[in-house]
Amino acid sequence: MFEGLSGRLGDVLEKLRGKGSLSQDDVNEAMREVRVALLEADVALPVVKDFIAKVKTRAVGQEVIQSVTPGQMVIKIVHDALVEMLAGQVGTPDEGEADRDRTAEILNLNVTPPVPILMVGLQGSGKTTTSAKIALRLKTTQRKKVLMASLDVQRPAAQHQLAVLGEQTGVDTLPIIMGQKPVQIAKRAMDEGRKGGYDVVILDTAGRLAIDEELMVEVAEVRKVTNPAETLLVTDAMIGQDAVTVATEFNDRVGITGIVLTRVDGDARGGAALSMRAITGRPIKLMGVGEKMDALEDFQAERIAGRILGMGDVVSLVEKAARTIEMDEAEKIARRMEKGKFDLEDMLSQLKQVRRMGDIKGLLGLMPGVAKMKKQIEAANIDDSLIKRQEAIILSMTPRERRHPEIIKASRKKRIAAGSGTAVPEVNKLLKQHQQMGQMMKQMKKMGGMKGMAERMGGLFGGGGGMPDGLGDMDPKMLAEMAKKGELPPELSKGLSKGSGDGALPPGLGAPGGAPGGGSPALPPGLGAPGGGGPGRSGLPANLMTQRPKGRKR
Ligand SMILES: Nc1nc2c(ncn2[C@@H]2O[C@H](COP(=O)(O)OP(=O)(O)OP(=O)(O)O)[C@@H](O)[C@H]2O)c(=O)[nH]1
Repeated sequence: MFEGLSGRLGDVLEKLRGKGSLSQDDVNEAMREVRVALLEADVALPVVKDFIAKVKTRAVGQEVIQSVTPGQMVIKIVHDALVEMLAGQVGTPDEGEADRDRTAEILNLNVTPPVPILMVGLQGSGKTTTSAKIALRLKTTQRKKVLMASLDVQRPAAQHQLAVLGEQTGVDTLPIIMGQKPVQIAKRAMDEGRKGGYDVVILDTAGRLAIDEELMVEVAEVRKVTNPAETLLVTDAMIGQDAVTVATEFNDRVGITGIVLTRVDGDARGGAALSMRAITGRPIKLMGVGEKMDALEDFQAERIAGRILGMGDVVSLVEKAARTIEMDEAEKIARRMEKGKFDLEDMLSQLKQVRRMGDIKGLLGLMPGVAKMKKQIEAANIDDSLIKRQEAIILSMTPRERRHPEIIKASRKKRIAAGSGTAVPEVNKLLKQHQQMGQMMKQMKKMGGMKGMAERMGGLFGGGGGMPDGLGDMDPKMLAEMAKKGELPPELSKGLSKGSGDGALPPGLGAPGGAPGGGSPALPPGLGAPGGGGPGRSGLPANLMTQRPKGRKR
């Protein structure tokens, strides 16, 4: 098995603990390990060299965020640079948009129909399957009328294969006329596309086991006569070091507009993606994640970056980094709380944290080995649209209103509702929640304040403010057991085991599950405690939970 980057960097960077910023020497040493990790993941050497040089400049002098170790800091820098490089112009979905259909942004369909899409690549890379997957997606999400044509005259079975996939997906395929050359088929497909009123024509070309002259000439010719809006290079994620030659040849000889990475469901480390992206400068647009027709996803740079660095690293990293931010935020609010303050600005900042959790949810969903935690996070029912509405309500208030909610009377409520596109009852509900939160905060203060708690939580989570490895796998029952045995800090156990629901967690640090019989701790709005089954007073999220856990009464 490959060793993850964090494992590699552990020893190297351990000695840097306590340092304020990363020096040239620290970075050089760390980058030697990064280099090996990238090479092991099959990233091509020239790409590795460029990447390292870029990251080195970025890392030297970087301040090491408090409560993150230098090792984590380096991984974060490397990870961010990898994601940036992999994502390129296609980018990643905006905050809270993980589920939005981005087909129209990913594929250029802005030419006079029928829009030609040319699929190229080596034999067996997944061209035919991907053609059908794309056709199905265009049909279902974009309501496009699609025609597929196989230009593979090398293997008669290939044309038949596409026809079968067409039937399966309900997408038309060009009737097969034996003896025609690829260019003739391509022209016929475009004619048929025009006559038949098709929006898109997908041209699936023949592949060879290795690149050869004949293949390149043939594909280049097809490209010339059809002038495709997209020429997609389909490559297997397992291609390894050949990625560079394949991508270079197809890009130089034919010209590609994007890359589709297939078999991402396999266990390849995915270094090929980085090589191809770097060498061609073309974006990786889509990825195949299985043999089924719907197993096609938008390219997710984070997922591939995670694999390149070694599975699991990024999960803990992102988690730790996010928690660090949340800790800082929580401490800031805690300081205000200590002065008896919790206004709507604070609530807004909590809502933002909850939305960040939503993003983490999406990211975690992609990582193997965190299945349990994924379930817990899913069970938390983070309802993005409701949180967004609540944010909109607060954002429609004047700064004075946010600081002094008590001045918000009827006419102001009407204005706020109109400004946020909501209704007065919703504004009322939010104000009530804010009040309840304030009360809960006061209770927490009695328990030693959030700052103290945040520190204790930091201790619990491995001293650095992050979750210790493995805690993500811990299920709510286990946490409850620990609470019973007194293995949790007193405040936390109290929140987990008592029925009163005293609220034990600082805002933004909602534990994934409350114990059976326990009340809902002070989770931020929108984050219900999925495991909590008891009659304890639910904090606030009642109206935000999209589904109530079984057996829980309103
Ligand atoms: N697991 C997995 N299998 C895939 C994926 N994409 C394609 N396949 C499988 O890979 C095999 C080859 O795919 P094809 O689509 O026939 O490949 P091709 O590039 O068209 O091959 P030629 O027509 O011979 O050039 C098929 O068994 C597909 O089901 C993927 O994303 N994941």
